[in-house]
Amino acid sequence: MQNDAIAEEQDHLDRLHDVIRSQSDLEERRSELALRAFDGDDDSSFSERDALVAHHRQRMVELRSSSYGLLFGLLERETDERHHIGRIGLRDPESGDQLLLDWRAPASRPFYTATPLRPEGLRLRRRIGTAGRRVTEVHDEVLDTTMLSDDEPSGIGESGALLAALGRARTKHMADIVDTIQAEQDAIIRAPLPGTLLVQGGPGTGKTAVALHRAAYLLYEHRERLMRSVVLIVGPNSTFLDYISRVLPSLGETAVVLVTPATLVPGLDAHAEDSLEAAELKGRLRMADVVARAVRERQVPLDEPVTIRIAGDGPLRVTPGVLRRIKAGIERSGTPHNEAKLRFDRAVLTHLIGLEAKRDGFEPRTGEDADERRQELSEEPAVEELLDTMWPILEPAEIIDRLFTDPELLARVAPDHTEEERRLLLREPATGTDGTAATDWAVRLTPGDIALVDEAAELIGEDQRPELERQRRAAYERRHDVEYARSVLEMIGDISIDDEAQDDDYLRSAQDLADRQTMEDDRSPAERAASDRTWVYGHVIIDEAQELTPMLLRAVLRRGPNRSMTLVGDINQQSTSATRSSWQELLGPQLPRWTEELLTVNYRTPEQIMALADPVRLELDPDSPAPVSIRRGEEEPVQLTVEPTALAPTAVRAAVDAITAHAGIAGVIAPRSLLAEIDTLLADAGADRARVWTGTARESKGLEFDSVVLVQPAALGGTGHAALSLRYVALTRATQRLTVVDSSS
Ligand SMILES: Nc1ncnc2c1ncn2[C@@H]1O[C@H](COP(=O)(O)OP(=O)(O)OP(=O)(O)O)[C@@H](O)[C@H]1O
Repeated sequence: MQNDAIAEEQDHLDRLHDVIRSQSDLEERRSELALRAFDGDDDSSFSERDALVAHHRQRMVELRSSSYGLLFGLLERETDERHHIGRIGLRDPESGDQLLLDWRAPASRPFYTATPLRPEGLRLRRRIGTAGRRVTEVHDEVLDTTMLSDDEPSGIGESGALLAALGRARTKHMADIVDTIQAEQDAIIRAPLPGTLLVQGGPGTGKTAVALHRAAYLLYEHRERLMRSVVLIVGPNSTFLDYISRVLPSLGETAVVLVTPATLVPGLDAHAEDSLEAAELKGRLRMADVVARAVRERQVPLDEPVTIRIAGDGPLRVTPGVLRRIKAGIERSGTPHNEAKLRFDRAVLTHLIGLEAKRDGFEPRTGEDADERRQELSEEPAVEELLDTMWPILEPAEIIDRLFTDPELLARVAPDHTEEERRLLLREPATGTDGTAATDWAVRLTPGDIALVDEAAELIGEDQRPELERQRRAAYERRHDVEYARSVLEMIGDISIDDEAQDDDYLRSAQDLADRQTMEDDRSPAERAASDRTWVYGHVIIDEAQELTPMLLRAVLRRGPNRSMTLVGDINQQSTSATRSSWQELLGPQLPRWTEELLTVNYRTPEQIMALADPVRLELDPDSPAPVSIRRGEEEPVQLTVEPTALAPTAVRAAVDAITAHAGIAGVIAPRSLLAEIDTLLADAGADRARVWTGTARESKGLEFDSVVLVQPAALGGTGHAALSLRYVALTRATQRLTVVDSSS
């Protein structure tokens, strides 16, 4: 019977792979054809072409990346219909019959949610296990209510497929869970797009998995909209992004931008580190005022009148009052600093024209005459210097760097901070190798600076002059081209260019051409979004949301003004030094409304290891619900106490033993001060570094390992609540076994 079912599913899987192969070749050809079809004189727009090419390419990627674990389920409905469920949807190219239902389609939902008590129209649910292209097992569940009593277990929570998935050895990349999504997770994944959803869950409850599958689901369900507007995913650090990076393509999605707090602003990647205290101070909302003052400080820094001399003419005296009035006018208009540069310059130049007129006893110039004079004056070195000092073009990251390297500036713009706070915020200006001050502020930026850079960028805006200059040139060249075309056509004499309409047509097509060139941006929406700080995303997902500082939340909210967001996190795993003990305290001041969902089952950590972590949870928050481990491990945690000098050698031995005796990967989580020694000893022992990860508790956030070696749990960093929380994180990273190595003193 089982063998018949396996053979039957094998036939189906073979058929699916044939279809995938031919379909993906077809999509590739279609995308090439679409590219070529619009190459010629076709008047369809480029954006139409881009959309078509992107559509075919996306489908091709989807088809090619779905072949692993393509088929995993079958639903037999009471209506006698049978539907296979898999990673993507597929139809028979000839008959049009549905061969495979996408796991995200509404019709697939009962696969995850039907129970014997609520069978949702199902008669049978079959789980299909595969290895590569081979069907290895099938498991049928009969969902016929008439055959079951009331106390029959409901749900599919503890099915063999789930336990097999959880017991599998881990790799350095997270795997998707499309075949074993649980009902409580499914409800979150398929929640509606609008509004803010907050998912609280203890360690290992699948928050990250759910967040990523939700991204894939939303892109499926709202494809049109989100393929254009893109989904933003914010993760805690680059190791984490690397860990999850393969989940999305394997789900077939590419319209996603992944960032960390360090890379939120396009073009920047902050590598320097802040102390916990400095990070906390930088994260507070009052920094927004400090940044605003730091920007305003650069506008009209003038206390005394300034005298300008232009060769050959008498002096002109510009007073601070006049410049401040111009500044006040700009402030009232709300125009960002760099964008207001042209306006400021023009107002000052007009004032200078007035001063000249007064000095020379003439009427002030007006109209084109004034334009010409403004242009001349702006090229005078003395005037240029005045304009550049009074209203310099600003660079957001440079403003923030100066803020933390210039004590006097910081004292002026952060008067409400205490002296101690300012001391914590300041950093040494880095020096170059030759002892001179390094001018490259980029190397000094910390992740905590980036939200402040974003704040500054918002106030500063773009320097519009290069774009205006480009447009001016383009308009000139176009006029020149039209003139040239006109003279050529007149010379040939076979077209009457006196005909106004034709001239208009020519101009219109020249205009079209220019417009087309600007539209000829063949980057995908995700690539465009990734390079545009002001991009408005269709949906924003934040993982480890408990780590958001208020300033970071403010920067992220700018990217999702429609508040279509999913935040996942665990308030007990918050390791910032400013503990905000509830989501309300953390989000409330900036985000007034959200719907909260709770995840309760720990899919990662075996019961015995959770028992070791539980006292830490109780210390963190006795009222927080304990996540329930779904399984018991085969091994009890091991606790070793050694001399301080033996910490690193003992940890290395435990890690090497773990990867020798067991499949999968080991993680050594240790205080930063021990990591160099541990890495050296691992190298000496010839350990396979692809299978041993080392790092601090903070760096281990969101990651998991088959075996964890935890060194000195009381010294993992931070103080008070943050230290406890880091210990809780570290204790809950293992999927199979845990060794704790502590020192006797
Ligand atoms: N339904 C499921 N089927 C199979 N595996 C699952 C399921 N749900 C979660 N897992 C697995 O459990 C592990 C933990 O999931 P995940 O990392 O998403 O949890 P988390 O809540 O983000 O954890 P933490 O907050 O501790 O970092 C992962 O290996 C994930 O693949």
